[in-house]
Amino acid sequence: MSLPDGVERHAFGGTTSIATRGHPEYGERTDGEWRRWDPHRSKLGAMLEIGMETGLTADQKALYLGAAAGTTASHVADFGGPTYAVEFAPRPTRDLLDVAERRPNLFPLLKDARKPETYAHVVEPVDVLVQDVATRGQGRVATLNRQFLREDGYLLAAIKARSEDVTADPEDVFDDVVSDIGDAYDVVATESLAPYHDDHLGVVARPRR
Ligand SMILES: C[S@@+](CC[C@H](N)C(=O)[O-])C[C@H]1O[C@@H](n2cnc3c(N)ncnc32)[C@H](O)[C@@H]1O
Repeated sequence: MSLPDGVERHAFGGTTSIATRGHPEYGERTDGEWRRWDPHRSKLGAMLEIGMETGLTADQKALYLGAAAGTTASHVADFGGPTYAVEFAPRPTRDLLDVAERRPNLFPLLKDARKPETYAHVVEPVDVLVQDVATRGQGRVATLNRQFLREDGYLLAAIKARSEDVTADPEDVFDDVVSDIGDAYDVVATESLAPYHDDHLGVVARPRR
């Protein structure tokens, strides 16, 4: 597995895990300046932990969709460059503001990821688009936000089957969502995020030229 500079495997007591350096935010284990990037709490962490090639780099600009209280966005900002974090629910955004207070490169946006026109004036072209919105229409959210991604960038999406249809077979849901993503991207890898997250699919895709 190739990890970006600033993300390392680190021992926390009996557990070896990926980790970044920064202020702890969600009760994760720490060792000196290192904080565990808990793959059980973070789908992007799970994608890294299971060895998906993400294209993440230390100098990247990132747009993060579905930031919630900033659990994963905090790690992305720990090792990366400017990180725009979109979240539409006010309650988690309040916590996200505290996380951003400690990270000058993390920019919270209280916005709806289905309405990219409402933040297009703020967000510069990015190298990586991370998506974890857990809402219906996850493929469409990815295609709507393709406009922010540089030609050589990466989409890293965590697809939650139950957010599309609680009764459908997750594999059928994944096929549909990946097909929707394929409208604007070339999908290069998909992996189940089990055992860290049941019924979630990790997707790596490149914008279609
Ligand atoms: C599974 S949680 C994200 C967890 C987060 N990515 C992390 O790892 O820390 C999904 C989040 O997406 C947000 N969300 C869902 N639909 C959204 C939308 N259309 N625009 C912005 N945020 C959305 C939800 O409010 C929720 O906070």
